[in-house]
Amino acid sequence: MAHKFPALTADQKKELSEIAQRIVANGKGILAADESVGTMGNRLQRINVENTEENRRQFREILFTVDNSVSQSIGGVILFHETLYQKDSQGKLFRNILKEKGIVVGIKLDQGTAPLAGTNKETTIQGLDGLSQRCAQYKKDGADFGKWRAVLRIDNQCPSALAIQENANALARYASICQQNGLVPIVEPEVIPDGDHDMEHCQYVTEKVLAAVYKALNDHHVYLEGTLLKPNMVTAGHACTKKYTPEQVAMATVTALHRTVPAAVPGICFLSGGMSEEDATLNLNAINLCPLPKPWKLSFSYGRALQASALAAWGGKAANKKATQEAFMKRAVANCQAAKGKYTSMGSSGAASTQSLFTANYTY
Ligand SMILES: O=P(O)(O)OC[C@@]1(O)O[C@H](CO)[C@@H](O)[C@@H]1O
Repeated sequence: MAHKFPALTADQKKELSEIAQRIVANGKGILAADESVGTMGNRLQRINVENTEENRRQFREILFTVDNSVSQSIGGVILFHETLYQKDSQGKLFRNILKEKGIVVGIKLDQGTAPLAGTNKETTIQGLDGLSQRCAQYKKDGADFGKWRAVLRIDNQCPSALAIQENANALARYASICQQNGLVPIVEPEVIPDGDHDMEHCQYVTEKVLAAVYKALNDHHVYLEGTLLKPNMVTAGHACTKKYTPEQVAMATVTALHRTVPAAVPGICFLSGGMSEEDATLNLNAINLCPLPKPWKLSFSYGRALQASALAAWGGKAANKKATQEAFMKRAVANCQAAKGKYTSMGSSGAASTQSLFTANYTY
């Protein structure tokens, strides 16, 4: 039965589904360079670089001015507000540099967590007030997709039914507002890896969270073909003593997705969640080789797992530009291969790529 009050016109739907498909075409994924000022401060602290606007700009200039061939691996880049309006040293807006490479520009839209009183330190996400106006402005300023990250944690009584419900509803409301303004919403319900739970428990929780998210998206009349999902992979908690192979992670992850994510969703771009660069690539490769039906593109939207060795190579020094770009390009190409199930590990490729990037209680 046709809906009496359609949320979107046929032209709006066409635009949204074309943007979503472009981002994940041919093994492409997303560079999540949308760290807030505080999160970027943590990254810079690890390499002893001061967290100034100019240092953040310089690192991002190096990433975005990498060789044009990066557009074979990276279909979209998520920016933080500050970065959307920053320029390279020649005075050219970053967003124009990316667009000229054929890369779709995205923007982080959520505004951080707020506590849910009466729960075991659970949170919801802020940023719905005024969101429509912000989306309209960002669309004018060149963004074609948005991102909203909700945080769910596994612990005693967590995630609670309230946290699951509240975050699913906020994600759906955000997604609806994005689509009304021509932005493809990246829907990110992250079950964070803090804790000592096993992989099976993570799978159970991930299924409950995703089922609630897709019910809410349907309730809010969100056009699934014009969305992308950014979930966690199903892994054991960081403090779990039992270890799992990439094939086990892949089977648990694809099983959870297969049970909960409609086939209309064009792409699922995983977050890296503190995995080492190499683990994030190996797991993505195994996911694409998993012998279960996979009706969606299975790709990446990595922050830490695309930038850790680049940051280490940079060290805050302009003279290290070439090495930084090489390190970034290496991970971009590796993850693109993994998104096609064609990655073969080169063995040890520098300490930074195998180092865990996990930070306890990581929120922003
Ligand atoms: O887990 P990762 O791959 O490092 O980052 C995933 C992510 O959603 O979380 C960060 C914090 O919001 C963002 O910068 C990024 O987009």
